[in-house]
Amino acid sequence: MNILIKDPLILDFKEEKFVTYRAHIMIENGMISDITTDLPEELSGFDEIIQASQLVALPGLINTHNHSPMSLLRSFSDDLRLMEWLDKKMLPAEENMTQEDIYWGALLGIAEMIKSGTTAYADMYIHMDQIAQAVYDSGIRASLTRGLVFLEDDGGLRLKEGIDLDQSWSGKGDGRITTMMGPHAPYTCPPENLKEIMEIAKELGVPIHIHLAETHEEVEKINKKYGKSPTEYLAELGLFDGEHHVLLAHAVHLDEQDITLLKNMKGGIAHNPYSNMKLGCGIAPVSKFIEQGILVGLGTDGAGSATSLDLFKEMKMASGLQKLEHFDPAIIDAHAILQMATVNGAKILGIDDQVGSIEKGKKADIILVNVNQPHLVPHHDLVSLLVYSAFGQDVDTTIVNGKILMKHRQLLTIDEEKLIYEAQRRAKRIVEGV
Ligand SMILES: CSC[C@H]1O[C@@H](n2cnc3c(O)ncnc32)[C@H](O)[C@@H]1O
Ligand SMILES: [Zn+2]
Repeated sequence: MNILIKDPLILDFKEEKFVTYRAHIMIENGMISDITTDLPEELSGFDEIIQASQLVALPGLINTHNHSPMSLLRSFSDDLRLMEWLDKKMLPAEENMTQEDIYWGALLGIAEMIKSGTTAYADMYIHMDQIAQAVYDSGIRASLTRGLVFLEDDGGLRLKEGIDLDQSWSGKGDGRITTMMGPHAPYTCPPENLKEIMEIAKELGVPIHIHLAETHEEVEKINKKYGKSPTEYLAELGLFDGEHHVLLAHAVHLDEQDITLLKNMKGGIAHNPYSNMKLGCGIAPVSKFIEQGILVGLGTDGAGSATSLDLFKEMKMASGLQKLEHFDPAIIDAHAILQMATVNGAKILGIDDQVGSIEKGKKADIILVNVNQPHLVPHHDLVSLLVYSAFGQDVDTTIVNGKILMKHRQLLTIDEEKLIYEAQRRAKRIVEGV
């Protein structure tokens, strides 16, 4: 499919800053084939021409941490502490989910992400074949992880599922699907299991996706059990030696010494500001990470805690939390925040050779935002406008791998009416009795 995005204002990350310029974007076979101010005389070679002079084109946003089927648990259980919320509400509800529920829950999350400008995301959950199928069907890009909890012996079954996920799905969907290995968290993974997973991840050549230091309770628990912080626990196993590509979700409770341990890590941190606020977890030391050269991307976490999967919302929360924490509005600027939601996310997912910026030769993962609306006028500074004033609903068109997944706010690969019907009826059954 050949697409011409005609005359958008392009906002792209070049040489450590976002720059704005007007040009036409040409897409051929999934890739950006040219970015030019000279329109070819013959336009009949394009299957689709998007008139974009009133739109801003930017790299698709990248959600570095999600549990997509938890969209079925949105608004089911609020205002609880993380462990109570997880143990008494989320886990019992997850026990009630069938494989079909997982498919529809993932599709619900994916539909919301596409509609709010996310083109790639990282997912950690169970029944990953169903999620992979939803990713495949919808056209979104994803890095998929079977979450691994070792609180009881399952004879290696879950671990095998994690490996099988890679063997069955890596590279599928024209390369849109990649995988990671997913030890859930320090408090659910003893050292011997973590070591085995690290070896397997190395053999498979895939990153490791793990929750870290989300709550005070976790820090206390690990300290009591191992006499060290959760970060030290993982560091001593060699996770941050630069040999393993690692995606750390949350990283809220790290002191100066812990932060130093991450300095040589490969990969980065998925910062989930609204989930951390909503569950009362704390404020991640994001500006300190950045100061130390540690890569930070943005995630939502599942909609069960995040309430929505809108990365425009997360950009505002990430910015606001740092400004508040440091009593300093200059501690982090809009450029750094947009960088987190785009190019940093691509690096953390290990797909920055393909996506994360609008460049000739890269995969066409592009969103078009309608900035001609009262709340987005005037246009003094487009980066500020997108980070501080825009929301997911302002995304007009979403393109992934050169395929249009949403056009003028209409989903093209997902039947939205059927999705809402399925999600409503399944969600109701899942939470019954929990
Ligand atoms: C075993 S699959 C992943 C597992 O993680 C649970 N989960 C969802 N949100 C969080 C969170 O904020 N911290 C820790 N674990 C979380 C989810 O319910 C799945 O069971
Ligand atoms: Zn999570």
